[in-house]
Amino acid sequence: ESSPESGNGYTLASVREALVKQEDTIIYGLIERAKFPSNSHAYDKDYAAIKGFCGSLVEFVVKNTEALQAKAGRYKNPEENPFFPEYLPPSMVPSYPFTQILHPGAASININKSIWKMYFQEFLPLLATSGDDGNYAQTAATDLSLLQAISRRIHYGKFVAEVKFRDAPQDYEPLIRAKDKEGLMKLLTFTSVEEMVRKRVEKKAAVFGQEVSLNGEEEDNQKPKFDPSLASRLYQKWVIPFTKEVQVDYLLRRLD
Ligand SMILES: O=C(O)C(=O)C[C@]1(C(=O)O)C=C[C@@H](O)C=C1
Repeated sequence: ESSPESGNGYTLASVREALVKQEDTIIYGLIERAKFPSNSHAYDKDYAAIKGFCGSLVEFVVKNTEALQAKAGRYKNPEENPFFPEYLPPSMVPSYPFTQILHPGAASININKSIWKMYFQEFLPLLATSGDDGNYAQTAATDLSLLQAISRRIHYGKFVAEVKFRDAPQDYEPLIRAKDKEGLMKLLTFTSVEEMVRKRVEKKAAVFGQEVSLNGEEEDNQKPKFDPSLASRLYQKWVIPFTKEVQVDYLLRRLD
């Protein structure tokens, strides 16, 4: 039951359930980041001028936070992928026997550089209203927890792909041997599931982002905490495509 070769209870339904729960974390993250204005100084290398550190304040916060979390064992969990793997100290805590269901090739898949670029260059300008309130460290902390949630969701594609492979190795193996990326992409795609995900995410964003008051009349006039359509846009344009990219990358290594 618990050998690395067995399914360890992972099924397509259970990995999809995990993805649904992670939607909540991403939406809470959006709400938290949207509380701050753009605070562009946090992303400006020249503004930060931190002694002995070359980079923006957000890079400073992320690198140092990841280093601390690495020491505390965060990246021992195969669901976690750091943004700056080259700066990480080893874990200092006793190791936990995480269920190993992934092929060892999974460890070399990390698309956080693309996620980072997408987040700061394309997504954040849509989410944050322009302005500066000086809360750069707090803003960077919300960026990091949102980035971690998005990254965890996208890299969970490794687990999704593993389950799909185990369910139908006869369908996947010829495509993997032929390195047929397009064929793999087609085989792992479920358009109706994607549509459901996008709709649910937008609905959750509308519900979680609602202002709550005790006077029923006021609620209708309250502005939401962020535009719910942004959540489904994030998923449609980036989260789902990146999750699929991870699945293809994983499958290509699956028979090594
Ligand atoms: O649920 C799946 O089968 C997944 O692979 C996840 C996901 C997604 O990212 O939400 C990606 C590809 C599928 O087309 C449907 C949904």
